[in-house]
Amino acid sequence: MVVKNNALIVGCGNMGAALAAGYARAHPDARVLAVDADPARARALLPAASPVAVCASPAELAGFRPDLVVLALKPQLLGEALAAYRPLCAGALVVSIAAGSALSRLRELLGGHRRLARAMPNLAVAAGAGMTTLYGPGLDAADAALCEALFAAVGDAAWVDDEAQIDAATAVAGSGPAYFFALVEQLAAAGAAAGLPPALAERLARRTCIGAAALLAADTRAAGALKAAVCSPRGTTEAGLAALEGGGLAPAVAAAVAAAHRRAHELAAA
Ligand SMILES: NC(=O)C1=CN([C@@H]2O[C@H](COP(=O)(O)OP(=O)(O)OC[C@H]3O[C@@H](n4cnc5c(N)ncnc54)[C@H](OP(=O)(O)O)[C@@H]3O)[C@@H](O)[C@H]2O)C=CC1
Ligand SMILES: O=C(O)[C@@H]1CCC=N1
Repeated sequence: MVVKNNALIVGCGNMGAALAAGYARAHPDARVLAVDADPARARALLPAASPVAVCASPAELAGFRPDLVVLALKPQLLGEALAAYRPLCAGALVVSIAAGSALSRLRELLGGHRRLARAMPNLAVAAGAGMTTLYGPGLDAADAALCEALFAAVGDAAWVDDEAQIDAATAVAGSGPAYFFALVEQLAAAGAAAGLPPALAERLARRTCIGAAALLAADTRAAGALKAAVCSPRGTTEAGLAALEGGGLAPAVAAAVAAAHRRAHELAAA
């Protein structure tokens, strides 16, 4: 028997489009459909040659029986939107990537559906370099494998067995790319302030961070050891790091993660 694992992506925005495209690439035999409030914008987010088809509402999906449903709507919309998807979810593994929304609430909104998992990926799935944390208590081996395959197609994935850790992972890895982009912005601005032409400062900041990320991917040493490898004794990097770390880097990062974590809890009630 050929297992096709047809998939439905609900909400084909930044995340839904990246997941739909990645899943379709990895499962060329599967039918992958997406529903989005704005199908034209959703199609524009998909790669030009992607086989993913986009509809405007679940009413257009009569007869489609997905094996996998990915909920990629804003958390605030789940309450009003999910009832319309109950029949489509009936025979499927349902995976929600919505920040904050607890499994118990999703189960209630889906009329007691049992085959449910939460996942917290990040925007790097769009470049095939995502990091996803998964939580799916009680999934059988086939459902766990399907869930993992969805995210392994667009990066790395790790399971947790405590749902609270999904909210912590949201604050670190889900939001994390934005913290990194903020650092690139600041490095570019500081470079311009130090006398570089702004376009060159931007290019230096961007390429330096891309290069540092490539080193993290290629070199198994801890980040601290890589940091030490850049520092010449009593050189420029030591001076720069002393100012960065003495100037509040650790408390700023801790505050960012704590604020995002708190917000995930607030979204649970949305
Ligand atoms: N962005 C990120 O980096 C990450 C996001 N997430 C989670 O992923 C989810 C989606 O986020 P993101 O992709 O950024 O959001 P987007 O707003 O880009 O995508 C959501 C899409 O769903 C559409 N939509 C709204 N209502 C419906 C409906 N009833 N049926 C079908 N589609 C609908 C929206 O249309 P419209 O805009 O017109 O309302 C929009 O195109 C969120 O729950 C978020 O918490 C998780 C990890 C990382
Ligand atoms: O900002 C958000 O709420 C979502 C979840 C993680 C990244 N983006």
